[in-house]
Amino acid sequence: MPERTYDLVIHQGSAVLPNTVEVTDIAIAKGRIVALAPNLLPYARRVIDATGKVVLPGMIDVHVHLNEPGLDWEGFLSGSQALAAGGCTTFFDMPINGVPPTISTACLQLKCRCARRQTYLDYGFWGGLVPGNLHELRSLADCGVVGFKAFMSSPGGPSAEHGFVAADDITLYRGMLEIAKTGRVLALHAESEPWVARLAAEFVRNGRTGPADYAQSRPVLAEVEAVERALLYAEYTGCPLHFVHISSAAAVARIQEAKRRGVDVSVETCPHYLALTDEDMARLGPVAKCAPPLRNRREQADLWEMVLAGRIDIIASDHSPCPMEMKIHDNFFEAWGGIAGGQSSVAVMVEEAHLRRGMPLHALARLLATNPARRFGLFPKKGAIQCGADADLVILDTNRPYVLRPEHLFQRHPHSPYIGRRLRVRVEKTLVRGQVVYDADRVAPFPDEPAGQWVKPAGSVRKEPSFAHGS
Ligand SMILES: NC(=O)NC(NC(N)=O)C(=O)[O-]
Ligand SMILES: [Zn+2]
Ligand SMILES: [Zn+2]
Repeated sequence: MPERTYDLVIHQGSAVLPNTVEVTDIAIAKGRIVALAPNLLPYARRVIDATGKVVLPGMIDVHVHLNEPGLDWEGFLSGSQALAAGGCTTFFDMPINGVPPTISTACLQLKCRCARRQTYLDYGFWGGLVPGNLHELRSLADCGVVGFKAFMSSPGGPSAEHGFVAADDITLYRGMLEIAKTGRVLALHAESEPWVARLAAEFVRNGRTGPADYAQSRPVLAEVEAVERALLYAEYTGCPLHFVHISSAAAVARIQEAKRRGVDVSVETCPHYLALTDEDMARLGPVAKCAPPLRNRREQADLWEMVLAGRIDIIASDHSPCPMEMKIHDNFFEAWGGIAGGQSSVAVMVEEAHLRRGMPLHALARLLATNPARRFGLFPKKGAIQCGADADLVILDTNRPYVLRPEHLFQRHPHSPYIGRRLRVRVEKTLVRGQVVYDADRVAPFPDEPAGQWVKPAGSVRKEPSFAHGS
């Protein structure tokens, strides 16, 4: 064996590098990428042949709800298996829907105990900002939460009785002042509570409880109003902001203007706003219910323009699962609001953005991996295929079309709005720090022992040019 040897070589895949796609060998040693060059096979202890396949940096999904401890709605084991099978290599678990929610260091400790040795992927945790927990924020930051999450509209769900309710304006403002001191980011569910609560109450009172009524009860205006209010507070407090699951181009435009004013803000949207519309929600029913709701074709086209123009920073799944029965309601307002599509983000986005709309793969990789890593302090350790980075990779086969079926899903409750969808992008293998954590072609697709690690932001989140001054 020559003196220079690699633990593993991913051979001859189309590797999606930071600014280009190149057919090359990827050499891995001790969990990290150590060489990108042709003809590295002679130095390999093990080889994965990726000829004809695409090799992306693994998705860093910054927005998932695995709902542990306390609920059987998902869990770290099934949730991380589903995300691994979907080409994700790191995820951030949201503070809401678990019982108790992550609004104190004691709750964070419980969360960590659940995740340890149960999680196939690397993971981070969001802390929560809620009325009455401002005194917890500093210690949560010191414990290594990636940032904080607050709702401007009522989140509902089981966490409400454990303190996770919407942040009123004063809580939001004072919370931003505290969070600004920690150097972390505040992520916001931006919908105006006065608007959505009043319209929902009116529609339900008038017996208007179908999918279209639900969509009309959460108009784009409710999102834009909340975004503008939060941006105003961010300008006053200097708190870095991240808007989660933005559904409208109008909101993106406001965020873009704020970036140009120097506000440190990033914006996320989800595959479901780009691949599905309100017509799909009417056809599929509550399995496609989320908040903000799926929008109409015009709104979706405008949002795509924002994505393709580089105005969106991050794509995240907002995987928000629940037992099947919570998605079966005649009254749309009573069904659980959350789409459980975490296993389909990479396949849907490569299909829709790259194969259908021609978005370069390296630009898409920025949305799925590089920008999340940069925004939350994991770059350059994670987020790109480059020497020195963790070998967090996903190998895609784009030549074996299939129709997604429930039996393909590894999440605990196999409902998803993508079931029945024809896809050309299949996740073949997912690697975390050079270890195969998912292999589609093996009878047992996951290794015996989950070995995911808790990842914490390196210091505080720096103000990245691409987030602060418009990109
Ligand atoms: N409690 C939730 O999981 N809510 C989530 N559900 C959605 N988006 O429909 C969210 O992110 O707001
Ligand atoms: Zn939300
Ligand atoms: Zn969410």
